Amino acid sequence: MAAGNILIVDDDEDILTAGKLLLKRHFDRVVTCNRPEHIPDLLADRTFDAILLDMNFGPGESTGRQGLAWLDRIMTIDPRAVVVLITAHGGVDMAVEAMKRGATDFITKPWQNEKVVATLSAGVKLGQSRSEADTLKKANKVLARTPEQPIIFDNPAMAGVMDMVERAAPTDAGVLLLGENGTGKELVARAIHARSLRAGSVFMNVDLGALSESLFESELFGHKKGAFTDAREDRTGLIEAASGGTLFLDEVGNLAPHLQAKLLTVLEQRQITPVGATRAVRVDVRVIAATNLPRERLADETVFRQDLLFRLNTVEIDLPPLRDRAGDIPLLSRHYAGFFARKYQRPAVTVSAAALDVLSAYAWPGNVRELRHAIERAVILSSGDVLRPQDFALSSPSVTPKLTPAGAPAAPGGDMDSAADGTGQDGAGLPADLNLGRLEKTAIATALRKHRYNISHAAKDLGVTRAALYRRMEKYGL
Ligand SMILES: Nc1ncnc2c1ncn2[C@@H]1O[C@H](COP(=O)(O)OP(=O)(O)OP(=O)(O)O)[C@@H](O)[C@H]1O
Repeated sequence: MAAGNILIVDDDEDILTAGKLLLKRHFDRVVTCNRPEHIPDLLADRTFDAILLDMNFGPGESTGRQGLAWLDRIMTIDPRAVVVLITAHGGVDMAVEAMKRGATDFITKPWQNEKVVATLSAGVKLGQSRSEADTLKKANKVLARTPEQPIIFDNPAMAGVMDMVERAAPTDAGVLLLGENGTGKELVARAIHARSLRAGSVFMNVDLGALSESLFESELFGHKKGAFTDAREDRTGLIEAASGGTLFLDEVGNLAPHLQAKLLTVLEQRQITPVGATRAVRVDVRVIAATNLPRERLADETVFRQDLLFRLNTVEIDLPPLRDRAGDIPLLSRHYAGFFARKYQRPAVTVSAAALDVLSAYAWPGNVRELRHAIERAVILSSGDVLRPQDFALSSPSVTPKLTPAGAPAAPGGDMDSAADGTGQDGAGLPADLNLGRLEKTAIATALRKHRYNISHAAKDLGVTRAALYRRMEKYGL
């Protein structure tokens, strides 16, 4: 029996009964409908692999016009639909017209059983390949085509990390990446994908920390048109779009407990049901998850479901914070000085030994991301071809920035113009500089330092999503 979901639409009950008896022996599921007005509802409920549609409805009708009109309606609802028309009055002209309007094939009554089965089998295959192509197209749209970035390291713990990456990559095992913000978890996840058997397929990055609870299901599982007020068309979910490739679940530790349960069900059953759909869709994804939660917090059942943890962490890789691998700082600094010099079309830029000492002594609460930003800023602002200590405005990361009485943060690290009295405030305790752009930059820089570059916490404090914070950090070069 072939996998396939067939709909037969005809007002002749005898045809429906005969068709159902015949096709049931060949396909998974056969649904019959004697009133074409029900077609839109049936299509809203489920997807059919092929539709067998009569051309004439009602006594005495033989023009075929009704069939063509219903064909148009079906193609508007689902342009991928496979429609095979049936008519007792089939002429070549009608067949040509129907094919022009999107019909896949044409059979005449009285039909020959073998011909109906063969035509529908070919139709089902066509429908399935159209649907795969569509999933792929959607997946490719969300796929950010970024070339692989080098992972710079010298530290033995990082060498251990890379060894695990090489070993785990070619297997389909779930990988859990642990580490503070900015330690390189996403970079490592991409490296695993690039070395895996799925390298030619999509790497889908899903930031669970940026997904609101209300969007969780529709974003991850997709939805059918009409499932809720804003669902104006069918939408493929991120998990389905990742099928065949790697699904990177970032900030998995931030998921609320009931959403953890939903994620677990998907990972166990390897299928998702889009919101408003009646049929589950099988998905084939390799899951790599990441979190900045420390191991002890993850082991706490009240914070994270242990059954979900065991699904995710077949291989667990711990990325050390940059302060524990200070030996990597000179390498990373030189790498990024060269990278940004090229990006900003500057002659070769080197980092002086004194600057490397200062950079190596700093604690880098935002880890490699913060170091990368510091180098970028220094390359942009310095005029010479050697970066010196004064090109880096590093404050002690243990100092929590003071807030002004008005709630506006004081300028951090000397990278902002401050008012003449050095406090950044006027006599009335109000910030002297009211430029909105600069205030926003200052607030973001302050929040990042206050939360030691924990993006989720800083975003929460600032009242914006993680994605919005990343955009602004990019904008202000923070
Ligand atoms: N070893 C490394 N070599 C080169 N660049 C690195 C390295 N580690 C991290 N980076 C760079 O640092 C930045 C932050 O890395 P990444 O986004 O992978 O961190 P993360 O741990 O996923 O952060 P978050 O938890 O905030 O999502 C990126 O620009 C990345 O390219």
